[in-house]
Amino acid sequence: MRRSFDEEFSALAEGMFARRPEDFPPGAFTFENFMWGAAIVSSRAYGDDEDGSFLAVPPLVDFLNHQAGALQLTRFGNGIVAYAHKHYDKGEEAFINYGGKANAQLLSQYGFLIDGNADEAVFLRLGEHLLIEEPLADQKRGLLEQLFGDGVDADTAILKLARRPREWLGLLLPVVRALALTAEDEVPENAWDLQAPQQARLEDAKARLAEGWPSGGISERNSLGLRLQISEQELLAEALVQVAERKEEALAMG
Ligand SMILES: C[S@@+](CC[C@H](N)C(=O)[O-])C[C@H]1O[C@@H](n2cnc3c(N)ncnc32)[C@H](O)[C@@H]1O
Repeated sequence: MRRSFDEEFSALAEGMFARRPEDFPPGAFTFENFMWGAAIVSSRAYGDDEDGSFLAVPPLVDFLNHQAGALQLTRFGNGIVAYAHKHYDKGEEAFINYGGKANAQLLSQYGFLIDGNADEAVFLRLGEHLLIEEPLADQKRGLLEQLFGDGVDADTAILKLARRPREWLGLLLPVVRALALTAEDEVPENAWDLQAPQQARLEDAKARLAEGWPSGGISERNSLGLRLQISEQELLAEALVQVAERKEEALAMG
């Protein structure tokens, strides 16, 4: 982050500031002041999408602190509305929600952390934590690009692993399976087919349970294990369907 601020400031200083010193006096347009401005924008500005388009620092609304469970700001036309998620007594501090951010994001953007943050997550970077290696590197890259969609570059993509497995299981498993491919005949035509073995395992667990305890040969402990496996597989299957639907929607929207 610091490096990107350094680079941005150098580009401005060598370009715009150097060309127009009468508009950008060197005494005011220092790196220190630039960093102050960047911190103000990062911690107080509100944008209406992930890219931070149409950023604004809305007066008064920027006094509101973050609390999990409060509501995020809503944009209506040219205005910004902060809705209360509960009744506030006179004098009580009102909160908004800065969005489901992990502690690393909260720390770098706002300078604070939340103990036991329900939105805590780790980020796995392709090319750093997960490597696309031979054999079949080109096929793996193609499958990953299909899984990530939206023109994401497979060599630099980032996977977010949040506390709620539903948010990532459906994508992480096929990605890891794609990276683990070793033989040409294992390469599926469609990357989403890499989820299929889960369905087979679910059917297998159900069949074994149907034959088993208490009448058949498996113990109560094994039966419990199978039940857990089934609910886990069902949860996963549900997550996979949701991810596939989202991908299809994104594709349909071009
Ligand atoms: C948009 S401003 C909120 C108003 C700010 N507290 C003020 O005094 O002007 C965001 C900043 O408030 C602080 N902040 C907001 N929510 C917080 C929280 N839950 N715990 C600690 N600091 C928080 C952080 O310093 C953050 O960068």
